[in-house]
Order: sequence, then structure tokens, then C-alpha cells
Amino acid sequence: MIDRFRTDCRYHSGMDAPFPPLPQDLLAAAHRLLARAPDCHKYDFGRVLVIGGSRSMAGAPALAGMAVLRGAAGVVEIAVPQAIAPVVAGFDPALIVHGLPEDGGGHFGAEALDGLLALAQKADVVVCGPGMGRGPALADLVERLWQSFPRLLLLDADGLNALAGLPRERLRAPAGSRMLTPHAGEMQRLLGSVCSERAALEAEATAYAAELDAVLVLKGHRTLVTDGVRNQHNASGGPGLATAGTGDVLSGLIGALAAQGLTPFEAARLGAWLHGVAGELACEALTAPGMTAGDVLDALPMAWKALAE
Ligand SMILES: NC(=O)C1=CN([C@@H]2O[C@H](COP(=O)(O)OP(=O)(O)OC[C@H]3O[C@@H](n4cnc5c(N)ncnc54)[C@H](OP(=O)(O)O)[C@@H]3O)[C@@H](O)[C@H]2O)[C@@H](O)CC1
Ligand SMILES: Nc1ncnc2c1ncn2[C@@H]1O[C@H](COP(=O)(O)OP(=O)(O)O)[C@@H](O)[C@H]1O
Ligand SMILES: [Mg+2]
Repeated sequence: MIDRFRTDCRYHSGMDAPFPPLPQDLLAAAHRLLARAPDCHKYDFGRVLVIGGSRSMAGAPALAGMAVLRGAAGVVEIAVPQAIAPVVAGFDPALIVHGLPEDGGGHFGAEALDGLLALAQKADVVVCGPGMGRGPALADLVERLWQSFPRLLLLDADGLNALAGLPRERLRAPAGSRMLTPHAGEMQRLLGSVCSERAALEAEATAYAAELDAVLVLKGHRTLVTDGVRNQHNASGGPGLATAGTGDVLSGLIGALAAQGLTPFEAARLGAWLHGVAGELACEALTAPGMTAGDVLDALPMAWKALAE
């Protein structure tokens, strides 16, 4: 699978400056991740817990979990409703998967909450939301994580949908760093308003990030990363990424980079850049119509290689 990127992609066929360059201020952080001590072990590279999945969406947490590993964190654990745990574990033998109690609709049930919070205790980063659906216990889960998890909590997809239903005054005192990774539709749900013009949406997203004291990644063509003060657009990637599951890959990847010690703002920017480069590599080898999120995962090692060179 990986070989086809090595042989087909334009990066390895000698074209000049094939990718938009990584912003200079990220180079030192990126190279710290590439340089591994000979006596290192997996726990040097952080532990990420992915919380997600529901009866019809086993793939989303699996993609996020695989992106944690391709993003070079040492260990990933994935917590899903129990009925889909064997399916998620079947994606790759390196995944550690926990099945938690579910409700009648195939979402996490209220009885899952204590178990999920206990699993979070040993994680450096929690990624919550991919494929989680819209069950009745999920707003409570997201509120409790928001208020109690002392390190980075990254909310994506249905984690964001749950957040959108919470009164903002209950989000004022998070216990740790917070990151949100909405696409434009999810961003509008968070804002509770329709905003179809991209520049106006970016301005509202920036103000929202400032209000919540969070890093926000507004995905799409030229993804915006903002912490409410600093605004940076990502230059890599392209329309081949407009396919199901690529956002799940991004959330796991950013979680992995943060678990290795990058600041949330650095992790979001480097993650968006690597994800975009992997998307360009997959597109070059397979075409935009032909590529899938799994191909973006498979191209991530070559994106790391692009960074190393
Ligand atoms: N294999 C799996 O398990 C997978 C599971 N997945 C899981 O599916 C769940 C639903 O997530 P979702 O993002 O697909 O749908 P949803 O939250 O309803 O938002 C879509 C609505 O928003 C709007 N919209 C506006 N701008 C937009 C934009 N830039 N990008 C996208 N949409 C945009 C758009 O409206 P439109 O613009 O078309 O009018 C549309 O109506 C979630 O749990 C996710 O993790 C996926 O990850 C795939 C793989
Ligand atoms: N036209 C595009 N150009 C560049 N990147 C894109 C484009 N369309 C989608 N993407 C990227 O693909 C990913 C899609 O995420 P998301 O909408 O959450 O998908 P999913 O929920 O199916 O995983 C984001 O990283 C987004 O920036
Ligand atoms: Mg998504």
C-alpha cells in the first residue's frame, strides 16, 4: 500500500517544491518529533484516548485511532459502545479497544460515563466525538469532560454537536486546554446561526475561540487555526480531502502531536499541514475521485518523510 506513494507521487519524482512549505516557526517543533533517542520507549510519545463510535459508525473512531498511531503517539486507546468494539478492534491489531455500556440506540449510555472518565485519567489527550452520534447521554459526557479533564480535550464531530447544546456559561471554567475542530456546518451549529460567507464565519469562529479560550480549527479549503488572537491558514491539501472520514483522521493526528508535547496551537497547525500533504500525496497517486480517508492514513508516513527532507 505505502509503496505506491513512494513510486507514484510527484514528491518522489523530482518536481521542485512540491508542497506548500511548513511555516518557519513550526520547523523546530516538527524536527523535535522526528529526532528519537535510541533508548526511547512508547510511553515517551504520549497516550491518546479516542471516545466515539455508535452502532452505524464504527469507522470514524477507528480512523481517528489509526491516525493517532500514524501521528506517532506511543499508545492509543479507543472507547466505543460495546456492540461495535470487536469491529473497531478488527481494523488493526495495534489498537486497544474498550467497549462501554450503550443505550438502546447504539450510543454510549449514561452508565458509560464513569468508565469513560476513568479511562481519560491516564490519557495525555482525549479526542471525543468521531462517529459518536446524538444519544441522550452525550451532552452530559461532554460537559463532564470539559469541566474535569485536566489536559487537552479535543472535540470533533458529535462532540461538537453535544457542546453546541450546552449553555455557554457552563463552559467558562475548563479544567485544561480545549480544542474544537469543526467543519463549516458544525461551526454554524456551535454559533447557533447561519453564516454562509467564509470570511464572516472565520471572524465569528475567532471570537468564539476567544470566548471559550480554546484553539479552534475551522476546516475546509485553507483551514483556519485560531486561538482567538493568532490566526493562521493552512496551505496544504486540496479537494481530494472532500471524502468521508478525512476529518476523523485529522482529529486523531492533531491529538497525537499534542500528546508528544506540542502546544495545542502548534499541534493543530502541524497536524493540518501533515494531513494536507498526505492528502496531496494520495491525490497524486490515486486521483481526487479515487482516494479515500484510508488512503490519507496510508500516505501519512510519506508526509512525515516530506517533513524530514
Ligand atoms: N465511517 C464513519 O463512521 C464516518 C462517520 N462520520 C461521522 O458522521 C457523523 C456526521 O458528520 P458529518 O460531518 O458527516 O455530518 P453533519 O454533522 O450532519 O454535518 C453535515 C452538514 O453540515 C453542512 N456543512 C456545511 N459546511 C460543511 C462542510 N464544509 N463539510 C461538511 N458539511 C458541511 C452540510 O450542509 P450542506 O452544506 O450540504 O447544506 C451537511 O448537511 C459524525 O459523527 C462523523 O464523525 C464521518 O466522519 C464520516 C465517516
Ligand atoms: N476542498 C477542500 N480543500 C481542502 N481540504 C478539504 C476540502 N474539503 C475537505 N477538506 C478537508 O477534509 C477534512 C474533512 O473533515 P470533515 O468534514 O470533518 O469530514 P468527516 O467528518 O467525513 O471525517 C478536513 O480536514 C477538511 O479541511
Ligand atoms: Mg467530521
